[in-house]
Amino acid sequence: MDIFRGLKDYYWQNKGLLWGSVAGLAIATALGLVYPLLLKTLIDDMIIPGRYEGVTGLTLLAVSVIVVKAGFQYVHGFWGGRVGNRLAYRLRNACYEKLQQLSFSYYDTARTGDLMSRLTADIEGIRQFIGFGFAQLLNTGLLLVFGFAMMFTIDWPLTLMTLVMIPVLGYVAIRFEQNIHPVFRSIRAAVGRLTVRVQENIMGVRTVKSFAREPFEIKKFVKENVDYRDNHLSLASVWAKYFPMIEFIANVSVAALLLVGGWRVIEGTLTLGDLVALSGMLGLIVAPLWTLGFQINGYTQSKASGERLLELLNQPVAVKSHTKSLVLDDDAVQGHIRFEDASFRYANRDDLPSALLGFELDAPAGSVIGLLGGTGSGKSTAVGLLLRAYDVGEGSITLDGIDIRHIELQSLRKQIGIVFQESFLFSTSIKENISYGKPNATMDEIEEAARLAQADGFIRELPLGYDTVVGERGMGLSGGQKQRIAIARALLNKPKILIMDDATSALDMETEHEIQTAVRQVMAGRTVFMIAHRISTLRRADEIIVLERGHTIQRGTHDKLVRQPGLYLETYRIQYADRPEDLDHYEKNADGSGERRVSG
Ligand SMILES: Nc1ncnc2c1ncn2[C@@H]1O[C@H](COP(=O)(O)OP(=O)(O)OP(=O)(O)O)[C@@H](O)[C@H]1O
Repeated sequence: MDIFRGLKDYYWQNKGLLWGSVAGLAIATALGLVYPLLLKTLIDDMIIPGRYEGVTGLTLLAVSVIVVKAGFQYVHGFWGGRVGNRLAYRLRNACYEKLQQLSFSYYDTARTGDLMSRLTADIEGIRQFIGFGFAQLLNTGLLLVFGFAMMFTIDWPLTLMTLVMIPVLGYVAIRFEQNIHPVFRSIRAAVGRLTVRVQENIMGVRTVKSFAREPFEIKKFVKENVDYRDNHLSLASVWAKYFPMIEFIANVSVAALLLVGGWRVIEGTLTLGDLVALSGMLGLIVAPLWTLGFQINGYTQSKASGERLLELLNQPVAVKSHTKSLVLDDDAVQGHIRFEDASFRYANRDDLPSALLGFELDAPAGSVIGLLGGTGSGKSTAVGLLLRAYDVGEGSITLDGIDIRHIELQSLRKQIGIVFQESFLFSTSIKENISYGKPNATMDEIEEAARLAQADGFIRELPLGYDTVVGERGMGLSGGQKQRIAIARALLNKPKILIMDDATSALDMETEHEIQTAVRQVMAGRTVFMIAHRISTLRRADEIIVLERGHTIQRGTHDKLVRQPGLYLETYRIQYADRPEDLDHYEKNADGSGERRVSG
């Protein structure tokens, strides 16, 4: 019940409709119990004494009962449907909002397919139960009370005899619930895993095909599918065991009633009408008891689903704004960044040493900071900390002297433009992709940003230009084209701080050089963090920091670093030592003849 209490906020505001729907069903069921009484009157008061004049009135009464009953059934269906759908709507919104709030760390381990199944199948389970299943379960309880009360008024000894079976039925139903709940829990988890497989396979289809790993992927899928099938087989076994048992017990009481009741009619201590009414009522009570299995089924399914939804909804948010966080005045922000002895270790990687250790940096507004280092050396971690993707473990980071943990998260991130290593584009038009961070941007602003990112040219060559839909639903773009759109997206806002995390790696040097010139122009007086593996990208930075396994091993300008032994000089030698003139080549002459990696 804790689970439904946990979800109360999502359905309790419609409690009127909920109880209305329950009452509608209860009244409809109670009216159903009138039929056996009408039958009793027909037999005992009309057929046996031969007084047929009341039959028409009785028939009219039966028809009226049918009409009123249908009306109440409609109330139950209509209101129940409303409660269920409103609940599902609210839950979907709440889950989606929660997904927006959750920090980067949550997504480090979350699986897309699993989350998708929570937002679809699990919500559907809850919708069905709260909308209908709950009323039906309650109705079964009410039917037992009403039905047996009415039976008591007809003949209490016979009623008592049939009642003996009820505790047995209750016991079996509880055992059934206990057995079926874990099965449903593992079915829900198996659905999640199956969805993850399919989703990952579709996302990674190019990798799968290029490595010819289709058979392996099929094997992986089949494994999950076997698991899913086996779970369903266990479910079928539980059903197979309990359903006949429930039906048997329920029918034992009907048989006992017919035996003892029939004997008493022959004896003359019970009227035929009473026996017909009693067996009719017992039939009405037994029918929903038979479906008790289905109802418990719905209850346990939705309990398992509710557990998974609450797990998501109650997930703590690692990085969030505090109540007294400062909202920055956009115009007043300078962009002076300081890292003071900043260290960080990924929570999900206890096995690894800190990803960043004692990181120190003073980047005055207007400076360009370069970060160089081998893969996994901590470059992306450093800029991720600035974005508050994660909060520093030790030390601090300040923006214009204010600890960024005291700044409202949205307000901080608004100051930062970032181009990630992998450029993600939404499946919408190029125009909307570029203006993602500034939805009210004018077409002129969008085109200007695209020009600065060297993207305007190729966009215009596309059949629909800026209206071309890209991403999953649209055109495929090359890695370099995607990067340029991502750069345009970051530049459009003219952020106070720009982070380019290996953002030009897929571009040829000529295009990269042009983008760099544009970035310098747009970002004059603003702060730029440039992560790159190419010396040519970093050499004009005011300070270059060389990282190795989270430690800063060198720092200084290009001119200083090429004069001292170390990783920077080694990288420089590998890339340019035999042709140092190439470094200046693109500065002077952008028509390109040195190193060219034409992939954009
Ligand atoms: N989300 C994450 N969860 C756990 N560990 C992570 C995560 N991101 C990075 N790491 C680990 O932290 C360390 C630093 O990674 P980081 O991404 O900062 O390196 P990098 O210098 O940017 O590398 P690259 O040049 O390959 O992008 C690595 O050991 C990496 O495995």
